[in-house]
Amino acid sequence: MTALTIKGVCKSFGDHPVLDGVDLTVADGELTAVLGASGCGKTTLLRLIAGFAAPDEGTIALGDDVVVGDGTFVSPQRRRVGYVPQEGALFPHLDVAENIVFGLPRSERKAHHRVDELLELVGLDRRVRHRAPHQLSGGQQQRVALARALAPRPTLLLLDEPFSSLDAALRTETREAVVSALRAASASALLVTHDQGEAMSMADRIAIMRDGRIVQADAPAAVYGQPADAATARSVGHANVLEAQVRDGLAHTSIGPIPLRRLRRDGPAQILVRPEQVLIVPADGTSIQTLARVDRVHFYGHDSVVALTVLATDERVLARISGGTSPVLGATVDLELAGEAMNYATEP
Ligand SMILES: Nc1ncnc2c1ncn2[C@@H]1O[C@H](COP(=O)(O)OP(=O)(O)OP(=O)(O)O)[C@@H](O)[C@H]1O
Repeated sequence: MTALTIKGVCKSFGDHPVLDGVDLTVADGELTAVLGASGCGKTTLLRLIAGFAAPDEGTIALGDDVVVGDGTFVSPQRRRVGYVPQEGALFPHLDVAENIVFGLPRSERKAHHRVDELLELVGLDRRVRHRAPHQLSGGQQQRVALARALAPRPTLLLLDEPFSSLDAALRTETREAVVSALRAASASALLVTHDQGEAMSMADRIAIMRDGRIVQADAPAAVYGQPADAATARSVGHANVLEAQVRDGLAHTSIGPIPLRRLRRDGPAQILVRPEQVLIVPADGTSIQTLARVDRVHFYGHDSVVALTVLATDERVLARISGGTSPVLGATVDLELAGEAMNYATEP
């Protein structure tokens, strides 16, 4: 069963098309992340699903029920969709428990065990139940917002960049709490974000949104390893797109040959090599070498990304190295390629 099915959804504001034929499904019990640059239409898509606006074309179904399209428009209150916005979602004059039960039918609002159950689900101590929102940290507030959205057991939960206002440490902790809560509740959810790390680490599936369309929807590892095109490759991590000549199943690049993941006819191509596939080896002068100059080292603690220039061609490449040892700036090193590359038609 699918929790959400979107087909051919278009939406323009004046003569500015924002969504241009969006197709997307969310499977039952799965978390799908829509990843796209700021302004690409992610919030607009969520608003259409929630029923806060209507598409110009296309259909949206929740479970088996078409909620918009084919002459139907189901009002937001009747869609059984939960919404967790960026921040400031809680009612400031209500305490935590009152916020959580807000969306429940009046007869269920007195059910204290449901509040305790939801607090536990989102990893909050039940002693916070009588606190006001301003007495909670940003991460705790977002967990309460999630508990409130889950309370009526929605068919689908919509999460609109819910961690963007949190600092780095709190963001990681809150993401983990949200993923566990969604799993424990077997909830189906759609998260929109422009943060590739967030999408990769949290989601069962990632849908890449660009130019008003979903260009690829796949498991995070598939989007990272086999992106549909070079732009998608760049949207989910550092990417080297190298010019190559394809011959006998190998791509011959300025750093040497590398096997291709999907074979194409011989000739010019652009290939994708991730920085962790570019190996830096000492330039010892004993074998065939690809000499490169170390231009910059971006230190991330657990690893570093090294920016290099291939001396023979001036091509710029990135290499990822683990641990604390970094090559010296300006040093000449030798490069090798490991694994397999994706290849694309040469862009004009
Ligand atoms: N009600 C509206 N009227 C006119 N233009 C709008 C309206 N809502 C959104 N837009 C425009 O549609 C485009 C997409 O906006 P949207 O908020 O959906 O993008 P987004 O991907 O969610 O961006 P962000 O990540 O910055 O929140 C933007 O150019 C925006 O200015």
